[in-house]
Amino acid sequence: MSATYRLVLASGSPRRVELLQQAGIEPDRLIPTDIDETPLRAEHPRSLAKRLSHGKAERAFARLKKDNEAETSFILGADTVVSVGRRILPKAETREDAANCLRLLSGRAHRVYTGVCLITPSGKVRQKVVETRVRFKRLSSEELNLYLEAGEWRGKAGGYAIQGLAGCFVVRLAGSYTNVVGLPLYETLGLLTADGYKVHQNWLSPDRV
Ligand SMILES: Cc1cn([C@H]2C[C@H](O)[C@@H](COP(=O)(O)OP(=O)(O)OP(=O)(O)O)O2)c(=O)[nH]c1=O
Repeated sequence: MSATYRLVLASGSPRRVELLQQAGIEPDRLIPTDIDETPLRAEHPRSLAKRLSHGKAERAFARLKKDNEAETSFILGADTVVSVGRRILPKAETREDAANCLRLLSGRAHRVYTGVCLITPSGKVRQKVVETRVRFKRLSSEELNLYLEAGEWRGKAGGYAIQGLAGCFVVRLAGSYTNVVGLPLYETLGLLTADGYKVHQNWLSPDRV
């Protein structure tokens, strides 16, 4: 079935592309979106991740409709939100943002939610929000300053990237690791498979890992 269907990722995130590639899936098209990611008043982080992943997929769907490609595409949108309690941490754009996030995360547990939204070729919307709990060690001021200097926090929810140096801060993780990086593979493949996309078609290609 999926031979005639395309997979469109409503994202500009290289991490999400790499995660799909890790699962043997090469997106046919990337449509980065620029939706407003500001949380609503008192919005729960889980609801925010759900709303934004839907918004990203919808935006890409509208674009594909214009190009007459919506009926041949599976569209995936995702959004990752980091929270401490109900407090939603920003996507760090400045060193100060990142410093504030990391001071909050130091020595504590936090939650990472990724919302995944799939729009099928027939226009059905399927959604999931996956939660991972992560505990960081207490960060010394030297560690914090070096991490900030290294710059890996830029554009990352909560001001860190677990797939990089911040992997050294993780004392405990409960749940999906790929969810923290930006796309929970088990659940995403579950959504795709349930709707008939053949996710395993490239697993035997000779140049894997
Ligand atoms: C917590 C964490 C987040 N991140 C990244 C994943 C996301 O790219 C980013 C969260 O921002 P998002 O708004 O989810 O995604 P994005 O703006 O980067 O990409 P797009 O909207 O185009 O899909 O933070 C990591 O790479 N590693 C981590 O450990």
